[in-house]
Amino acid sequence: MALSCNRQAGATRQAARSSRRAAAPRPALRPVAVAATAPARPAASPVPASKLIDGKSIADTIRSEIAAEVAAMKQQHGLTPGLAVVLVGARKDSETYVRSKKKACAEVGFDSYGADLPADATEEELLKVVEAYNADPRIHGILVQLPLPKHISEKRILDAISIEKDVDGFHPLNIGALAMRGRDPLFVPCTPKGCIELLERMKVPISGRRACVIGRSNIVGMPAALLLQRRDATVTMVHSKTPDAQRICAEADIVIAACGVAEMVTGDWIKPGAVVIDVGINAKDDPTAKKGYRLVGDVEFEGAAAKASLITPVPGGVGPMTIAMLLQNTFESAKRVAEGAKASH
Ligand SMILES: Nc1nc2c(c(=O)[nH]1)N[C@@H](CN(C=O)c1ccc(C(=O)N[C@@H](CCC(=O)O)C(=O)O)cc1)CN2
Repeated sequence: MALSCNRQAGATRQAARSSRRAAAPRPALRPVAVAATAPARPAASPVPASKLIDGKSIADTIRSEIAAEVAAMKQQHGLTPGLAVVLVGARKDSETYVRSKKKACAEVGFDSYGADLPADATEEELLKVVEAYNADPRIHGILVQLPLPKHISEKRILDAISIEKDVDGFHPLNIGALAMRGRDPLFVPCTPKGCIELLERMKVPISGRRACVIGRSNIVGMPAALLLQRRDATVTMVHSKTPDAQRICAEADIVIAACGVAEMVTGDWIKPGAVVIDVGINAKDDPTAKKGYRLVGDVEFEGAAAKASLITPVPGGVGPMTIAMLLQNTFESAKRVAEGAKASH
């Protein structure tokens, strides 16, 4: 096992990062083999820029805001936020995400800590790492990259993360609080939180609107529905067993697509003027692309964009927000510690 700490004293490299992106190997996440006869997306998309929700640029703005707050926190409290990122195995997509998270930490001035365990690491070994990070006061957030190898119980590992450091927001106590009126979780899962942040920064009204969430996963669909409900939307969740999901979706003002099926949501699912947030990331064979594939979402982009008033692209929509929200959660955690320490003096 390799344990490490990357200290990035002071310097913020936020500005330099905007145009650079980690060279992403072919993602192993939900790959789909789509017939090579499918038309390639034209070089210049016909979708007007005014319809696009530019998640990359919104995420960059949030990262700059966090970098400024970190600098102030260091000055006022002498405290540097610390995030521990745990990777088990060598999935190419997970390695890329973990690298991006550590790089993002450095750019906003966090310290990042890492544990890289081999794919055959035992559940007990992973639990020991989590417990060590739970007890380490330099660490304000712990993230275990998912998915885990099949022989490890995800439930057992996520339950072991201290709720005060659960910056992924996956602990049942955090999810439970999210589901209850009159309670607030310490952390909200990053991808659905990013979806809501996109809607709010684009000034999309949520209260009183009809929303449809496609997919019911613990990490996206279910918390996204809860977050919309907390903002007084009328929310319907549809999933693989929902008869007539398309008709239900076509009544929605806001659609969050997180079903994990490439380009399943076509223009027919979208009400004219609806706002469409696409959480999917799928590799689609494309012989005209340099890498032989391109990324597509769970939404068929051109068809849905023709109906939508606003839509997120893939890539460059929800994806970058996931990491921005992780930084935000980690900063909030460190701030709680700083303010708690002040209050106890
Ligand atoms: N512990 C966690 N594991 C996983 C999470 C999570 O939130 N916590 N989410 C996903 C993966 N993920 C972060 O871990 C993630 C996915 C996608 C992106 C992103 O920026 N995507 C880019 C495209 C990237 C590319 O070119 O390949 C985009 O959409 O523009 C960031 C983070 C599963 N595991």
